Amino acid sequence: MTRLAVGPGITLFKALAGDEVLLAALAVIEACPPRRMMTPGGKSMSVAMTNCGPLGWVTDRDGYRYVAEDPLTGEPWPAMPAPMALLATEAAAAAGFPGFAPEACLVNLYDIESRMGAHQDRDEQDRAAPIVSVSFGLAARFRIGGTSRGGMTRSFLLEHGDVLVFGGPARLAYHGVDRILPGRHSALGERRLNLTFRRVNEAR
Ligand SMILES: O=C(O)CCC(=O)C(=O)O
Ligand SMILES: [Fe+2]
Repeated sequence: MTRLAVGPGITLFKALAGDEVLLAALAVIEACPPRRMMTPGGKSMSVAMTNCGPLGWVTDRDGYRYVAEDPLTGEPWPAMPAPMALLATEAAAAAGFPGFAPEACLVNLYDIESRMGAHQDRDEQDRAAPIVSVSFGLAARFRIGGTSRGGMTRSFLLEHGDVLVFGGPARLAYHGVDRILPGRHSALGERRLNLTFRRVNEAR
């Protein structure tokens, strides 16, 4: 496993996540299928999303927020599988953020055409906790900049098994996915699966 310091508060662990986590994530998308949510402005997102854990991130005409129940079914989101939570906690600790206890895992399913525009993850109260992002399947060109829009950015590939942690000075860094690299993955086909683990409420 290679650990790369991408920038202040940004650490990339190459090929850290293994099959146990992938299988757990596949069970989550089976139980609660990803769907293309609507932005507050009324556009359909190109990434299909679902969640696991006590809270899940949603967007619709009423805005972005965390909710305990899937709006499609009224049921709680699937529980966060232990191997997923453990990986997130261990990666956060290895990146300098001990005690990370994720409350939400947003599951993003990309196809070849999907992208995610530059944004900040700012719907969480707890800004001391990092964001932990795990990628499987097709590679993505990921871009991350500073805490204001339009500054210098850097881009790199997120490949199968990669775990990216951003927090501290990078907690509110603008980031997004420029594009998915074409290909075919043995388990995911022409898709990319990304898991982002978040602490929503302040832990202490
Ligand atoms: O798919 C990715 O690598 C990034 C996902 C992301 O930024 C998000 O879900 O907020
Ligand atoms: Fe994000």
